[in-house]
Amino acid sequence: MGGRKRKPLARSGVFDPEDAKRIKHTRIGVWDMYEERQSDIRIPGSSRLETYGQMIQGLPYVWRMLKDICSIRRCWMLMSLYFLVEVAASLIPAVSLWYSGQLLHLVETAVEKRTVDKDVLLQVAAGRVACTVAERLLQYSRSRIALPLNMAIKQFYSAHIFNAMARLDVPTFEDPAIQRQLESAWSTSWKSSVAWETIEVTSNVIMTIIRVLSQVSVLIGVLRDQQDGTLLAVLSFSQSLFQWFSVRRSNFKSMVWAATTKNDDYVRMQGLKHLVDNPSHRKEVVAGNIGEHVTKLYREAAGRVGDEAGDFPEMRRAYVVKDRLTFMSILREPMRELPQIVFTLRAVQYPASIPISLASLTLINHTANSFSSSLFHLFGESFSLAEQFASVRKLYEISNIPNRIVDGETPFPENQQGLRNGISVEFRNVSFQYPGTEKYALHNVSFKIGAGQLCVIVGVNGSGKSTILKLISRIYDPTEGTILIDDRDIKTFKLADLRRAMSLLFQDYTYFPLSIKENIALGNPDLAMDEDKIREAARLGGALEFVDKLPEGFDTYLDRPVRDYYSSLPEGTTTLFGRQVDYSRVRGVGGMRSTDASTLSGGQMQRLAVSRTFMRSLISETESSVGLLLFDEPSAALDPTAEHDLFERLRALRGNKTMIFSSHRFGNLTRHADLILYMDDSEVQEEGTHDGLLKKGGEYARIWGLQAQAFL
Ligand SMILES: Nc1ncnc2c1ncn2[C@@H]1O[C@H](COP(=O)(O)OP(=O)(O)OP(=O)(O)O)[C@@H](O)[C@H]1O
Repeated sequence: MGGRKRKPLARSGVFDPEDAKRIKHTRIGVWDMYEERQSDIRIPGSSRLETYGQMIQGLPYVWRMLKDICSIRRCWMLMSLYFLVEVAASLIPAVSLWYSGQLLHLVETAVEKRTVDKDVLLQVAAGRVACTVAERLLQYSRSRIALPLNMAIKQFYSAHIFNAMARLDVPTFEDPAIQRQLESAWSTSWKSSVAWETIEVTSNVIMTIIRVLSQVSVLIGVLRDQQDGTLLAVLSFSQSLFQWFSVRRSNFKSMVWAATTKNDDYVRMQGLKHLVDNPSHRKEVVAGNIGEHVTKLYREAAGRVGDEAGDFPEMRRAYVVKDRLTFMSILREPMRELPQIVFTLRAVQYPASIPISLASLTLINHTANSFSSSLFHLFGESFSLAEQFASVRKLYEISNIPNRIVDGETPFPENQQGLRNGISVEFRNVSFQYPGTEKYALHNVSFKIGAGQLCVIVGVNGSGKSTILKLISRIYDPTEGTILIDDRDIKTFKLADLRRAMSLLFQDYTYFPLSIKENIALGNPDLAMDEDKIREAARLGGALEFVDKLPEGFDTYLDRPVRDYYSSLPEGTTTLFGRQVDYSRVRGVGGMRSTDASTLSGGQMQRLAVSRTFMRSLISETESSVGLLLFDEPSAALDPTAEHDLFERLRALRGNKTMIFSSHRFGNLTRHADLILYMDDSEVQEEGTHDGLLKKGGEYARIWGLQAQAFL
């Protein structure tokens, strides 16, 4: 069948494998497959209705897409050319059919008059040849136009999707439904372009209709006066309809399915395979001397599973092939022969008409074949068309996804100078649950940090320290209660202003897949081009020394996002294009990495993250537009000297700005703190200064005692 592979149409509702009425269960090897039964629960024609519904819903978006594409000058010209070529190409079969009709006419005259008009014969022959040449030329032009058009459209939409994704906040981005929506718009468009595919499919449908209509009208014209013409036409077309019907039935089975395996041995076998083929486990495998033991485990598991241990796609393919023999498919081939059989019987009846009927039969068969393939095409494409239209809708809808964190209207701060004296932060009865969880990460928390104060939040793992910092920066909003910034509800301020005025170093900081220079520079996009500032930030963060020692220095990519490709390199090749060849990806075409993130130590990575923070806020007190500095365990991976130096530099550069640390360690920092919040079980259990809390003799004092003792 022509056309593209069908993608499932997204439907509402839920898929419940336990629902035996709607779901069919099949065992395939070690797998349990659950398929949605289609025929018995569907109103006849409903899927078609759904398809048309989807198409109509998508139409305004497709129109917008066409307008967007045509607004790119180059695309407009290429598109017009593309459609011209397509229309010309779809008319060729009809023209060639017309020539065949002329040929038939010649034969007819020849039979009657026993002479052939040579000029007409030559003309017809030349016409037929011209048709095939034109077909080839048009095919070539189509591919030449399609490539640049596709690339231009893809480029345009990749920027559109990029922007749609870049603007989303954390709770929105983490929502599984949004993830799914993004993925369906993003993944397909990354590989090929939704917009381009839509143009292709739409034009395919239009062209198929033009092709069928033009061919049928030529055929009617040619066969109008032929004896048996109608009978042969009906037979040929009905067999192609039959074919279409039988294949359609077997091909379009349920697209809604899920599969799982409950075979523990099979699962263990896969785990063991990863254990031995993944380089990251090798150290442990060797040091633990477990090679022989895991081989034994693997053999035992494999023995129990037997030959059924195929992965799902492989087993399913085998299953689908087994299932293909249907009654319709057996009848399909004999049906093909039907016109010939009828024709032979007619020839026996009327021997005088043989040459004419023979020619008409060929003509009709030819058209019927092309008609039947067009029909297949049209059917497949009309489904694709609905899917494509739905994809275009999704493509545009992602730029309208509302963010969960609602923007405020008041500019912040009222005066830029005020920022230098810090920002005050107050929590009033704040409770918070992470989306989709029942447990409170913070429960009824209240405290006030004055402008310019240094606050340290301490407490055990999971007590809610990081969550406080995330709420202050409005990564999330509280479930209950209010947060005040400079005595006003945080929600009233413009988000962009608020985030510009704060700097947050996360505990689980990540590396952008960009160069070290950009990793630091993105701390402050306004200074991104200032190399001196970047070096200074790296120095303050304690990263300058080791970055300078890297072969590519600040231009080093920690994890190069684009791989180089190679194939069958001679064994002695260890470096290529100045980079190490990564033989861990030996299958097929391989990739190469440059300095990998894993070649830096945890402490070095943390120094880079701290450098980004310095870039953002602490390069110089006067230039900074930040009034609140939030640090979540900034020194967890640093050695004691580095930690000491870091805190010294932070304290020296912060001036009067408010600074909030979350930390496990009681020491350097807590002693200087204006306010210590001791957290336990999602609540602030104790608050005060170091001396005050020691005097109180509560949990803080007890843990301080424990840590101090360790050094005695
Ligand atoms: N993204 C999340 N989704 C769901 N629950 C979360 C998420 N992040 C944290 N939690 C939960 O919220 C609670 C508080 O976590 P939080 O990270 O604030 O603790 P913490 O005091 O900073 O811990 P640590 O000292 O280990 O960094 C924990 O129970 C944690 O499991």
